[in-house]
Amino acid sequence: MTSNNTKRPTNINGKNPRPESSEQSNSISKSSFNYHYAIGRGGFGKVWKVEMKRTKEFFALKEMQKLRVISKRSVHSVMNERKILETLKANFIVNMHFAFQDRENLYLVMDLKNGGDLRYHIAKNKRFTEVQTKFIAACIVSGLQYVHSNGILHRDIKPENLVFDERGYLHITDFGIARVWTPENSKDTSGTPGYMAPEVIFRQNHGIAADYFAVGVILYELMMGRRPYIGRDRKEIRDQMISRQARVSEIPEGWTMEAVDFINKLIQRKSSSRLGNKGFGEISSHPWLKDFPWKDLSLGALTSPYIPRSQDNFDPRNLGDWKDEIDPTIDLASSQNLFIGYSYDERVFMEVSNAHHKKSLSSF
Ligand SMILES: Nc1ncnc2c1ncn2[C@@H]1O[C@H](COP(=O)(O)OP(=O)(O)OP(=O)(O)O)[C@@H](O)[C@H]1O
Repeated sequence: MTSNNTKRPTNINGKNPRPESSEQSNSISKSSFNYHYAIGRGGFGKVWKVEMKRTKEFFALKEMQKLRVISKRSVHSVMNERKILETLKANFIVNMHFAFQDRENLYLVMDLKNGGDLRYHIAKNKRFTEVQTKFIAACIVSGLQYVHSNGILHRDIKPENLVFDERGYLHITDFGIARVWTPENSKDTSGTPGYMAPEVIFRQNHGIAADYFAVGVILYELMMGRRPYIGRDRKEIRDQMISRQARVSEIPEGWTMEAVDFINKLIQRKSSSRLGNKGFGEISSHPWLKDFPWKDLSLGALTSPYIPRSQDNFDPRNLGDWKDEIDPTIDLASSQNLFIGYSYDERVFMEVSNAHHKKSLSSF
């Protein structure tokens, strides 16, 4: 590990979240890494487990094909993710270490979370116990508290974007449609049907309560084995939302009324009466979570009641390739200037990471 005495931030596993200073240069490229195997599949490319040759540290490398990014009109979204990740640094989110590009691809080098995403674990287990669900909820809301306290809305909280580390702590990833929150700019309808809050679906102004709605849907799913509003597409889900307020009506064995109340309050259709609308304080003082050991959680001192098995980071979904066609009219050579600014900048990263990490720890 590092040989100088400068104090660097550590993550909940006590590891340095950045690679060695000897690697600090603009020369980071694909050849700086040994590729192991694909651990995830995104809309523009795969996410790989890689090892930095020089330091032997493991990372997750998110590879995004430029042609695919342009084809899906997502240049803004990938630049946005890179920019936002550069400003965030905390325990319960997946931190970015480097960003670089070559002619064909954009790359994000991120913390490696080895335990698989929550979607994979829901498919495997169908339902979770209340104790497991409470720990999962605490990790997600801790991550969200940090993200929101930096003025950012995630806007795509869903099981695919929550990844376990090997100790069973959950981390938020995929900031592709995250936004700096302002009352005016929050009218677009980005998100994933099923997890999108009604105010997002109906193109109304939205704030942090939209992220907490998604948390409610996830907790409902962990408890009941299905989502509160189910439909084949956005329209069907929207129609259901118009016709009824979903609630947990039957309580599975071993669950408490406090848990049911917590979930019911998160999935409130009306954002002004939704739990979390006034911030994290409302969440942490609800009877279900009021005695939760937040400090120990932030220090990584708790044993998670759900620990992924070592093979859980191998998901056969990652083997397949994309079925959609890339627009053949796109000329990559003349599009290259779309990606100006997508490069690794050590100075910016250092300043941001230190300031933000200190802030995140002191807020727990
Ligand atoms: N840091 C990480 N460690 C481990 N696995 C990860 C990490 N980041 C992403 N993954 C895995 O890769 C998958 C795809 O990553 P991500 O959601 O960031 O891609 P995306 O292109 O933004 O996806 P989408 O098409 O859903 O927008 C995730 O669902 C998760 O399984």
